[in-house]
Amino acid sequence: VPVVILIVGPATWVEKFPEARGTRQSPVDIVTSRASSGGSAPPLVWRYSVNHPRSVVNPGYCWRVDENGYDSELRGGPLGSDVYKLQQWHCHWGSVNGEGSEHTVDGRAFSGELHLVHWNTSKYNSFTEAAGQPDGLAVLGVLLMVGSKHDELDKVVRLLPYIQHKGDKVTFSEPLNPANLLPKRIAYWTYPGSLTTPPCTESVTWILFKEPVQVSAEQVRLNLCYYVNGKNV
Ligand SMILES: NS(=O)(=O)c1ccc(NC(=O)NCCO)cc1
Ligand SMILES: [Zn+2]
Repeated sequence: VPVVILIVGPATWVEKFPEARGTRQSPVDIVTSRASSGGSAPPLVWRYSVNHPRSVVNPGYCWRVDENGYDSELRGGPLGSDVYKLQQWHCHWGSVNGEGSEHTVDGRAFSGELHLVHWNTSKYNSFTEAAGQPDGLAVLGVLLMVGSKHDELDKVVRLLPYIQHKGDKVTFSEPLNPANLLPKRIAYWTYPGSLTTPPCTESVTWILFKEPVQVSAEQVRLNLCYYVNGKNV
């Protein structure tokens, strides 16, 4: 019986998205022994607005929270003198607990990974424009591990039952501070990379925090039952 191998994953992305063949593709495995210790980079500084309506969207993979253009700032660290603004944040989960993160650290995967996507407002006029530039985007990556319940993240997780199908969107105005999604210790690895999904554009300065953040097993399960490997189930 002829075996038909349907390749729909990253291996086929290069056909449609030539960027995926590039030299600064993400995600990567962080080999901690090869990371150079932080030079004299200035501190990374962020400020987010808390009391504004946000919408949780089901884009067909994972879930995404749109900041709807409200004000925010990310600057310093590897970002030079440019100021970046939070556009959206989203989560990547795996189908098997402990294998959901995109980045790995010394070959180890985590249960999930949160991405806070910012764009360079000092140089560009829109997210879409910035998304095509080598210094256009900065993404804060937060590794998620199973542990205690994450109260801030729960403000989104509890809404997932209402966006079970691709394109579903629910708006909420409960105050939420994206800064509360970040770990206590803000040590990070940084490298020039790309979007981790098509079009895989090489426009991302990655800033991956070293300290994982804990989410409860129930929160992972809720995410998994809605997004197994990015597919709603
Ligand atoms: N996972 S990731 O690298 O943070 C990422 C962020 C945004 C996108 N795409 C995106 O925002 N597209 C909207 C229009 O450009 C894809 C991947
Ligand atoms: Zn992502």
